[in-house]
Amino acid sequence: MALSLHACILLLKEHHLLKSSAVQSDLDTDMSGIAYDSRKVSGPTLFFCKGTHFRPVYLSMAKDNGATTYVAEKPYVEGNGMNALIVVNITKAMAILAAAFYDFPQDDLFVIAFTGTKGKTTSAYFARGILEQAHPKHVALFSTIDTIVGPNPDQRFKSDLTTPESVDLFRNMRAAVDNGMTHLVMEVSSQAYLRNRVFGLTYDVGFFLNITPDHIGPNEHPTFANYLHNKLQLLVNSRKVVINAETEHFDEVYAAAMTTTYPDSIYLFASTDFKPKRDDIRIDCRFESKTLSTTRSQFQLVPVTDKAAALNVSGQYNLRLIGDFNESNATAAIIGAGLAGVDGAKAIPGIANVTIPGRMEHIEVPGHGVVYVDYAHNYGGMKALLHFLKAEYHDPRMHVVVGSPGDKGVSRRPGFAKVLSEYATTAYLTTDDPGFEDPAKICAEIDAGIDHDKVTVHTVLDRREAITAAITSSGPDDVVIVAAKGADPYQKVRGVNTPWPTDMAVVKEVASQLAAK
Ligand SMILES: CC(=O)N[C@H]1[C@@H](OP(=O)(O)OP(=O)(O)OC[C@H]2O[C@@H](n3ccc(=O)[nH]c3=O)[C@H](O)[C@@H]2O)O[C@H](CO)[C@@H](O)[C@@H]1O[C@H](C)C(=O)N[C@@H](C)C(=O)N[C@H](CCC(=O)O)C(=O)O
Ligand SMILES: Nc1ncnc2c1ncn2[C@@H]1O[C@H](COP(=O)(O)OP(=O)(O)OP(=O)(O)O)[C@@H](O)[C@H]1O
Repeated sequence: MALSLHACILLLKEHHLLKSSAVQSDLDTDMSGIAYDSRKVSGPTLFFCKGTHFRPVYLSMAKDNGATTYVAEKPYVEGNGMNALIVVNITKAMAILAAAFYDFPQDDLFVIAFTGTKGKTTSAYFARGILEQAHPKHVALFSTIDTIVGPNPDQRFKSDLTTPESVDLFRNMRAAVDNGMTHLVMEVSSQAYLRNRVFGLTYDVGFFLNITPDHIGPNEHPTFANYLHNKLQLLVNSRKVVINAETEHFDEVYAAAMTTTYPDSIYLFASTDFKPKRDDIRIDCRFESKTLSTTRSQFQLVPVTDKAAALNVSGQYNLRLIGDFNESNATAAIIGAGLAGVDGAKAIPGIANVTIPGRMEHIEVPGHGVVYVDYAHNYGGMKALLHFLKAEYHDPRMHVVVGSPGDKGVSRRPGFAKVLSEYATTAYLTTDDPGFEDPAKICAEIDAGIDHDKVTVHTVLDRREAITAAITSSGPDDVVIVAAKGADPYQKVRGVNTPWPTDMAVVKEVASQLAAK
């Protein structure tokens, strides 16, 4: 891969991003590398000076490692002798140049993108499960958990971010294309739009699943309005759009889709008993729960409009991943697969066995009830989870082990307090990715909002001890919920990913200790 200095200048001008340039070399000079991290520069590279913690010394390091051109929002003396491209917006410039450097790999992929406060990962795994049934070993995945760029085990790795920085995103897309992938299912976070990681990218199908307040705080979105605004960007960057008609803020979501998408390319879905608040919209696809239990979920997908019927995805679907909310996630994924040309005959077996690490994993602990490990990590997700378990286990005593991360998502703390007060018998407040904050202080903030007349609260900072205490003191008909961390194999503490065996591994250890007694 390579990009010439001349091409960079033309692209930046075309997008009205170039403020000025200082050219030191021949315009036809090619750059064979692209990087925003000086530690990853090797040879003639296009280097981006970006980030809250960017330091000019990184540019010196990049230059020492061979970078020939830098892109920045202002000139740096450390870049003297290099070509300088000074731009209006560094992250937009990075996305535009990264797509060109990797030769627009999105043009060779059918790209399905999910946004929503909850259900992105789940819907993405469901969609990939179906597409893989139709196109085995040809479906890439960019999710919060895994990144899959090819069919071989070494082409699958853990993700750092839900949606990576543009340079990484387009590099992964290029790898996917070169590895023979024809489809890509990806999650798009609101941060991705806020930080222009997907600037200029158009999806074949874009999904809006739902929105509830989350990711609002100093390092994320300043306000809910900003969070919503960024999420809506996915709709105006998709050729076809699928919307959960039951989402909060439907009017704004639908209006965003209608701004740029022809109505025939907008699909709305909802459960059978949902009644839209307005007369001018028609639901295209309904789903009706048939069997919903703690072991299986079966639902019927019913196309209502002609355009939905044309997708050929009507039928009865089984899920291993339980939870009523997962029927909604599955419906989205099935419509997406239909829009990619896959019919129900492939979708039914494709989705049936999908499981996701850290989502609704559960085991029975004899004498101590059932223990769930789930990634529910804000008010909306936790409410959906506890509501489902309360109904399925007939109003059991529920003991919840939960913590809230440091440095981000501060709105989760009062959210947890509220949902625990609504559903929990006992809360074990504990450590979950405290970052640079004191976990005791985070727990105290959650505790402050809990109604102590309804919930018994224990603060047990050691997560292993918290899980052990919750399971040990739980009765045979109780439910223990170890929430919010899913299958994370680490605790983020002061900038270090400290190994953590995963919640389910600890639950199993405790279960075997109890069995041995
Ligand atoms: C707030 C945010 O999104 N920050 C991301 C962003 O940071 P940044 O641009 O400010 O960069 P920085 O960390 O200040 O570092 C400065 C720059 O110096 C460079 N550097 C650094 C050291 C060095 O020796 N040489 C060098 O060149 C770095 O590569 C970087 O480009 O770019 C970094 C990569 O360069 C990301 O790791 C970082 O994500 C942080 C860790 C993060 O936690 N982000 C979260 C909020 C996030 O994006 N989450 C969403 C999911 C939200 C949801 O669930 O909806 C996601 O998509 O994952
Ligand atoms: N449609 C939904 N509505 C409400 N809650 C949901 C829904 N789907 C999943 N959840 C809950 O949210 C948790 C996280 O689900 P998932 O990982 O699919 O969401 P996500 O959007 O990828 O989350 P994040 O962006 O925070 O990583 C699940 O473990 C479940 O408890």
